[in-house]
Amino acid sequence: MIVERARAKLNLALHVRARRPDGYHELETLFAFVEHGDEIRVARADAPSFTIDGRFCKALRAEDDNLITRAAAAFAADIGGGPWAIGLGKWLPVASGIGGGSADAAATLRALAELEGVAPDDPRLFAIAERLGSDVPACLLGRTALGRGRGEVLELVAGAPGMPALLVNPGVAVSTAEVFRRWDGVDRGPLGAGPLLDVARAGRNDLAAPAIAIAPVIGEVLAALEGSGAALVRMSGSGATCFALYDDDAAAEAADRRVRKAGPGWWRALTRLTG
Ligand SMILES: C[C@@](CO)(OP(=O)(O)O)[C@H](O)COP(=O)(O)OP(=O)(O)OC[C@H]1O[C@@H](n2ccc(N)nc2=O)[C@H](O)[C@@H]1O
Ligand SMILES: Nc1ncnc2c1ncn2[C@@H]1O[C@H](COP(=O)(O)OP(=O)(O)O)[C@@H](O)[C@H]1O
Repeated sequence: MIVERARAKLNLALHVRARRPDGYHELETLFAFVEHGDEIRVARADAPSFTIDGRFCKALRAEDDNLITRAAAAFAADIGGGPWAIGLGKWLPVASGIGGGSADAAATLRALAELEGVAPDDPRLFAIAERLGSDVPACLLGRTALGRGRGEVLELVAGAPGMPALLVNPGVAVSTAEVFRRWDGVDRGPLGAGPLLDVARAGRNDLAAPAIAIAPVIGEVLAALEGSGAALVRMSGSGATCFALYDDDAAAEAADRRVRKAGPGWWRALTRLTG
């Protein structure tokens, strides 16, 4: 049995530059990852199976088209192997801007590569990831990186490993496609250059305004985090999850207590950035 962590993805900044003829948008984004995530378990089996458990499993049981089973089918077709028994521990909220499905698909590809003796940097894995979704290549790489294109053109940058991070989701699922559809079409310029946190602080998330128009509670989450002494507060991706980064554990723990009071029903995860 191979067990692989599907780490949550954050967009420390997300600049939308233009609409593309293919229906996607040209992005400049800073991808970072945290220790907390879903769990993927794979093992050889006589027949294929897929099981889901964990706090957010119910949101997916109804979904027959899971990014995990699509990743496994693509691996079998392009590389070979199987059948496999695959299990998902679903601990990240679904459709929430932190790459839950994308991270699961990427972790499935990594786990199957290890099980089947395929090198983790085999280019066929990235080719499959690109077909599965815009964020899957970044999640497969799993390192702090600048993303361009749809999000699949990646350039490694120095991260801030160990930095405390508080993730908060108010319990509303937001459609990525709908948020992009509502983007106002205004190119507010590129990301700056320099150290990660400086670039992130000087940056923005251009999807925040359209996401807040769809789910105003996102604004309440941001307000609760903004008063918490954070080094950076922002919505991640197309939302609804927001995050705050802290210079020390005491500030992060105090913020967690403050947010618990502001939104007793909100999902929270106190974790750390990885490299
Ligand atoms: C917004 C971001 C930021 O990292 O993340 P999430 O909010 O999903 O976490 C990503 O760009 C989401 O990537 P991903 O979730 O893989 O999107 P996909 O499945 O490829 O596309 C879902 C839909 O989002 C829109 N989309 C996605 C990416 C992009 N660069 N432009 C777009 O317009 C398209 O309408 C597309 O049909
Ligand atoms: N294993 C999975 N975990 C989460 N979402 C999944 C999964 N498989 C398919 N999906 C679908 O993919 C979308 C979320 O994928 P993702 O790109 O990770 O978005 P987000 O970053 O908003 O979670 C949702 O529409 C969800 O229904």
